[in-house]
Amino acid sequence: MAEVIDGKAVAADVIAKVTSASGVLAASKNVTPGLAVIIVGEDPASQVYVAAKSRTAKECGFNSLQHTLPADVSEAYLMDLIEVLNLDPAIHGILVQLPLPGHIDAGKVIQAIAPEKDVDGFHFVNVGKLGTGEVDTAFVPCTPAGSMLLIERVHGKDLSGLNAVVVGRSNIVGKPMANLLLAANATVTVAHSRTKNLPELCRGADILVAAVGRPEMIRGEWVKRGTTVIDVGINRVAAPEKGNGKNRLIGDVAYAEAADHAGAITPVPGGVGPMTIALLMANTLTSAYLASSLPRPQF
Ligand SMILES: NC(=O)C1=CN([C@@H]2O[C@H](COP(=O)(O)OP(=O)(O)OC[C@H]3O[C@@H](n4cnc5c(N)ncnc54)[C@H](OP(=O)(O)O)[C@@H]3O)[C@@H](O)[C@H]2O)C=CC1
Ligand SMILES: Nc1nc(=O)c2c([nH]1)NC[C@@H]1CN(c3ccc(C(=O)N[C@@H](CCC(=O)O)C(=O)O)cc3)C=[N+]21
Repeated sequence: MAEVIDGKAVAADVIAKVTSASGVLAASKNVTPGLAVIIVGEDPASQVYVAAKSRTAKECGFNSLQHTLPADVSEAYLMDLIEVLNLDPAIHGILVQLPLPGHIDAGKVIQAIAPEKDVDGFHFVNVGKLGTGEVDTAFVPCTPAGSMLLIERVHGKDLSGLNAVVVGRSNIVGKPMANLLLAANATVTVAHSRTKNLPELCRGADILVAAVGRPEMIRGEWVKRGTTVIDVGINRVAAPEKGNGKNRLIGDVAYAEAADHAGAITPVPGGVGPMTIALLMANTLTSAYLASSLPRPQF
């Protein structure tokens, strides 16, 4: 049976380090990290994440500001708000919760965020730095960065000689994940909806990252013995056994089957999800350190 990678515990370690470094910043520079989260509309799942982000930010000793805008807010209003936050020295991190409603150009909004406050790591400047291997000066997207810390717990920082397969090629998970694995010397394959023979491809992986958004798509037989499985998927499915109208979260990996084969595996919930929030705090702290002319903290 696989070792279960406890994302909640690793996230708690990161949050403890962030909290202590945030105390140092307050004592030495009288600066409190400020995180602004913008949420448009009332999607219940987004509300849960955003609430968790605010709660954790407060736990870290940050100022957490939430801007909740109506679903029909104009793109121009959102752009103006970002400009105000870009210019506000008390704000070190700006996060616009995705997805945005269809009438708003999400790409345009993301590129309006000042790169040095782009704690999601979605701005072209940060994407470009990651893509060219300038990982040490970039903001790296929180979910892949958190997944890397979990992989590091199993394999260490150097993945030389290991085959990594990433299933999914989105800009927020799959592509940055592939770049981070490559930067750590893994041999990386990125699979997607047009990939042929996906089960066979996955069986070649020493590290298998699933970021697809399809509940339990990756089966036990796709997992070689001893593989490290990182399940990024968060799928809300009906759970009538818990009562009428109740939901539960499942990943993109058929957990019980895969755990039979894997060497180590992340659960859902309690795996990558908590790491995403922890790395958002780490990125916000980093931004506040850099704004205060202090060296970048390491996690
Ligand atoms: N734990 C966390 O903190 C986070 C979790 N998530 C979760 O991760 C998952 C992925 O998110 P995200 O990257 O945003 O999703 P996207 O929908 O943007 O991307 C999904 C990717 O999966 C690929 N794909 C879809 N169907 C198949 C298939 N049958 N076979 C192979 N590949 C397929 C798509 O391929 P193609 O490009 O060809 O269409 C695409 O590249 C979701 O469950 C999401 O909820 C996301 C962010 C954070
Ligand atoms: N600009 C932007 N940045 C994001 O980082 C971003 C986003 N938009 N939009 C949505 C996705 C999704 N996401 C998650 C964060 C935490 C959990 C998380 O904490 N999950 C818990 C469970 C939470 C629950 O019970 O619902 C867990 O897996 O254990 C999940 C998913 C961040 N995202």
